[in-house]
Amino acid sequence: MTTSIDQAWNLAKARYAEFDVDVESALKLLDTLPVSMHCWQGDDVAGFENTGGALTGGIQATGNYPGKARNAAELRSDLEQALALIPGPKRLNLHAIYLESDTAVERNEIEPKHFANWVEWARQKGMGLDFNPSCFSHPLSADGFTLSHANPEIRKFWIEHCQASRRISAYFGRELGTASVMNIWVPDGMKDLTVDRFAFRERLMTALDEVISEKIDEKYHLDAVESKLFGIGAESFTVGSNEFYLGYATTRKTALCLDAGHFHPTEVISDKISTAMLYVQHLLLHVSRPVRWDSDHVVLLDDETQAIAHEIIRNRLFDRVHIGLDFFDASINRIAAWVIGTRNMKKALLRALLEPTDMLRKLEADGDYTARLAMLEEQKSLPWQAVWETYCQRHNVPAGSEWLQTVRQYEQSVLSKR
Ligand SMILES: C[C@H](O)[C@H](O)[C@@H](O)C(=O)CO
Ligand SMILES: [Mn+2]
Repeated sequence: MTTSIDQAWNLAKARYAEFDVDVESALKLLDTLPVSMHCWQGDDVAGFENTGGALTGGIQATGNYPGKARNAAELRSDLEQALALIPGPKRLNLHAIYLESDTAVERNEIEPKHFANWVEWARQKGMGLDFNPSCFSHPLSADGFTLSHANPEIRKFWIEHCQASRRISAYFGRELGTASVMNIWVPDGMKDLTVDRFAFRERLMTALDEVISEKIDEKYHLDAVESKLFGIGAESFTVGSNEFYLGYATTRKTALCLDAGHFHPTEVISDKISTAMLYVQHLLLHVSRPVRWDSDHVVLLDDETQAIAHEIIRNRLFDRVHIGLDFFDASINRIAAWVIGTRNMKKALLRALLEPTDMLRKLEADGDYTARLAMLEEQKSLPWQAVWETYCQRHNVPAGSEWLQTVRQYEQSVLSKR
């Protein structure tokens, strides 16, 4: 029986063919582009160290929607709900504070065994894992500094934490057969005017050099470094600024992480991709939505998300750009937040794959900017949604908003009882 989704798909296929766009090839490519979902949306970046400490480091998850995951088993169960509602390939991005252990483990003593359950779970799901040292929410980061700390003992602690994290990341890569991207973000910064900025940055540079000194095969592990403009309590000075890390990633040949919320309000990361890709081999994206500040709202299918996807697809950066998400909204159902944000990222990738880029490039090269603008606008209303619905159907996930029913049922039967 031909369904309305099939009918719409056939019409869409014919419509896109008029622009020389092959929708089957677009879907095939979409199936090679994993989006790395961040575990920390599921529990408001609390983690499972069970120290009862607050979230620090200048980031905040606001809201108190009921039902957040309280342990790794609950988080995995919640993730399974979300994964079942998102089509195509996914990865999971873990922070070090999501370890599992019966006894307290200091951050500089974390080991692969503390993440063995995650690896087994990911293996069963056929997913790759990514990783992050957690340089926040800890007594030794309480004064706002970690890798750039003036106290060599405290600096050493965080260097050891990052080194231990690299070994865990490489273990993920070896076990799962796909390189884990390990992102280093440190909150280091000052609330007020800072006199000796050079000293902090020099210490951060030297500490990072120590962190990455052990050679690890890129088959298993990639280092990435994430810049930031400011954080709460670090409004005047951030040690790891954009310029710091662009220089670091370029000279040390690490990946550079661009977080959509880590720049001035009118600055966009989509415009930074083509620059960074000239100088670094790999880019990690933290796709997020800053509302007036680095608020980490759920990703929308908005102009910037679309522009990010266009930059990846137009420039064929498939193997060099690693797409991660970074938002944490505690004011709505957390599983719905994952589903909305991840589906939107994938919709943006699909729309970019359906763009008649060759034609647009030619118009631009010919200097016909009128036609370029006209076509850029007209193609927005081509029937991409019919292609999306077929993609969802092929992956056995709900095509439209029906997914919300599943989330609601789980909320009633599981989340509301926590
Ligand atoms: C928890 C994340 O690692 C963190 O959000 C970091 O990536 C960041 O963006 C801090 O603002
Ligand atoms: Mn980030």
